[in-house]
Amino acid sequence: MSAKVNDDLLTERRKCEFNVEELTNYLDGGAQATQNRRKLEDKVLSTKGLFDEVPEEYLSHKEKYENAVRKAVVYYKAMKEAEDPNQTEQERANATYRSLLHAAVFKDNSPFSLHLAMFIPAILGQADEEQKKYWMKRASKMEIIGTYAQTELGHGTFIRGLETTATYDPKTEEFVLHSPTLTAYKWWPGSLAHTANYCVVMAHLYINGKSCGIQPFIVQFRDEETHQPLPGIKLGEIGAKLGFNTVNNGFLGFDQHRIPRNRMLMKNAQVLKDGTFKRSPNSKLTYGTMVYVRVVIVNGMANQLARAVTIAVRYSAVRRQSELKPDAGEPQILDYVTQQHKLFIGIASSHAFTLTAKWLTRMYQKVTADLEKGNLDELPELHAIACCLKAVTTTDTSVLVERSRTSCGGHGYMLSSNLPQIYGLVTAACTYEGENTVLMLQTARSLVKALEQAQSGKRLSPTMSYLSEKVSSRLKWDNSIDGIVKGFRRVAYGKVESAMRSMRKYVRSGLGPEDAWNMSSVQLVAASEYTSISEADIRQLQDTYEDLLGKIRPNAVGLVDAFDFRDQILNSTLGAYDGRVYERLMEEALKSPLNAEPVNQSFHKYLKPFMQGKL
Ligand SMILES: CCCCCCCCCC/C=C\CCCCCCCC(=O)SCCNC(=O)CCNC(=O)[C@H](O)C(C)(C)COP(=O)(O)OP(=O)(O)OC[C@H]1O[C@@H](n2cnc3c(N)ncnc32)[C@H](O)[C@@H]1OP(=O)(O)O
Ligand SMILES: Cc1cc2nc3c(=O)[nH]c(=O)nc-3n(C[C@H](O)[C@H](O)[C@H](O)COP(=O)(O)OP(=O)(O)OC[C@H]3O[C@@H](n4cnc5c(N)ncnc54)[C@H](O)[C@@H]3O)c2cc1C
Repeated sequence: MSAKVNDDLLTERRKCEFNVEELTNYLDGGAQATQNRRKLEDKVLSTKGLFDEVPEEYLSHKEKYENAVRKAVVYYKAMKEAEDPNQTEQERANATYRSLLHAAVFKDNSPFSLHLAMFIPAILGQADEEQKKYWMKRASKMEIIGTYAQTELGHGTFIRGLETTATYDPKTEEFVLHSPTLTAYKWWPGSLAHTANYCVVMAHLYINGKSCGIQPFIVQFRDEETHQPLPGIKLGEIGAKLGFNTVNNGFLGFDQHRIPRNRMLMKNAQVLKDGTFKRSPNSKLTYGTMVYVRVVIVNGMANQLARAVTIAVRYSAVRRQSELKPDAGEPQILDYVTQQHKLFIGIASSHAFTLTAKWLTRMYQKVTADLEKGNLDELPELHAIACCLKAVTTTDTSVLVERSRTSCGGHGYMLSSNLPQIYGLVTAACTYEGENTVLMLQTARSLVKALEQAQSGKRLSPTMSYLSEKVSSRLKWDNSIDGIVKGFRRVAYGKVESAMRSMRKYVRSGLGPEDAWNMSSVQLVAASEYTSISEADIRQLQDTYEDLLGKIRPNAVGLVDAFDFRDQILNSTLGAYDGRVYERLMEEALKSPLNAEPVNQSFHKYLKPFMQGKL
């Protein structure tokens, strides 16, 4: 018999003014997609051995990893078996697009994450047809487990500064991989330490002493039978982190390690047997995997933010605290307008990121199709947009997840709420796949170029077209959506123009272009991410805003119910559908090993002699 649902949550669900299932269907891309997703989740989550006997937080660092590998093999097999052979690729993608299925199994991400998130995309994007056929067969069947090894101990952002070398030996038709310094060691790749046995390595190619730029190589680094590191390979784990502690991030050093010529992924650039180098049509095509993952991250942020606000809004409907009016009893904390302000922006942002992710994915698919036909025209715009949206969505999601945590008081600080772990996952995305400041400066580079083109009368790409609108600075905008958008476009224009004026001022003062750029870089980042509107209009919008909060209030629980996260995926004492918060907090507390006995052995060993002055 299912447990009794909290009365306040029942009331909230009765108050909801819209059809929750309809919104769920919309988010999934239709009723059939919702059914497919639920069917997949039912199948996979009914698999034995997927969940922890002891809560992960009470395991050692090593036990956490070993337990995660145990679950990863069960999970991956269950996912494979659950695949419906009659489904189209698109239906399958839709079913997983919104599902955070892996989050029900791994609070801190899977040791297989990089195999799916980067190793496979790197092969798909960087291998020639023959290589793709061979490696995809092995990788998709998990005969091998891979990762993506680009970052080094000494370099993450500046890819052109990577020190790992790949020197071509025409006599043996091999590449010799080498880490000339400690800082050249690959450092950070997920799964690298003890899980994977292959990786795509980004290394500096040299032929006859000449630099041929950074190229991708597929490298085996562990024996497939014994899992021992191969000769000339130094491997290890980089240590405990804020989160991602079951992703097995590692380090790898090469000592004159030889690989066959056909291990350089040769879709874009090629090395012939005699050492002839055939250059890529655009050297940045090598960076294509990063563009893909930045696109995927935007959707990942939408889902993680939705999960956090679901937990916080349901808890805020159950938690009663303080006194709003004398003798009126303790209100639900969701009735405080400050609580609504903290949480409703998170609901709206998750929907905004979902729609943005869909739009960006379509743009990525179009540009990738064009690249296949040799048309690189829209690659720069895709790069700029992917950088901006990855940076903005990860920054905003980190802020809003942390705000969801702090809006739940002390219970939000409990690991059993799962809000700290969700924060650990999303805040990592501000750094990986391109640190956010660095990516915003990439976008700024495109914005400055676009404004210069606009000022010389050239046509701009659709996403930059606001820079060519001669919008009057005396524009008055109203509270309509159109008015607000016009206002934002006007201010965004002003930010880019102001940054450019600043750079020109520095150049006139005698600084070189690079120093002028650096001196203006705070404004350049603001131009890429930040749009604010002038003081007078904030007051007008504020009234509208507070009025909107009141309109959302009766529907808040319905809005998060529509995300349709089952309890196992929320994995939270505060966010379960039935709202039995206090019983769950106690149930989880009693699982602490410290509660196995009333007096801990440290009393007799340390406390008692200490208090009796015998230590
Ligand atoms: C994903 C599928 C999921 C399936 C299932 C999921 C499974 C479970 C869940 C998974 C959960 C978690 C997964 C975790 C994933 C973690 C992955 C993390 C991996 C990494 O971090 S990999 C390493 C990432 N590193 C970076 O991003 C480095 C960032 N640095 C750069 O990109 C570059 O150095 C730079 C900052 C762009 C500067 O490069 P450079 O100095 O060479 O370039 P310039 O600034 O001089 O510009 C030159 C010119 O080139 C253009 N350009 C630069 N980059 C690109 C690009 N990528 N594409 C196209 N064009 C580019 C730039 O615009 C300039 O053009 P211009 O001269 O102005 O015309
Ligand atoms: C959880 C996690 C997982 C990861 N997984 C992988 C992986 O699987 N594979 C992989 O290859 N890498 C991985 N990384 C590494 C990640 O890609 C790098 O950390 C990231 O690219 C930043 O590089 P860095 O750490 O060397 O910082 P640096 O590049 O040293 O930058 C440090 C700081 O310097 C400033 N800075 C640097 N350059 C500029 C600039 N041009 N302009 C202005 N400011 C600048 C920024 O503030 C930046 O934060 C992972 C990282 C994390 C945190």
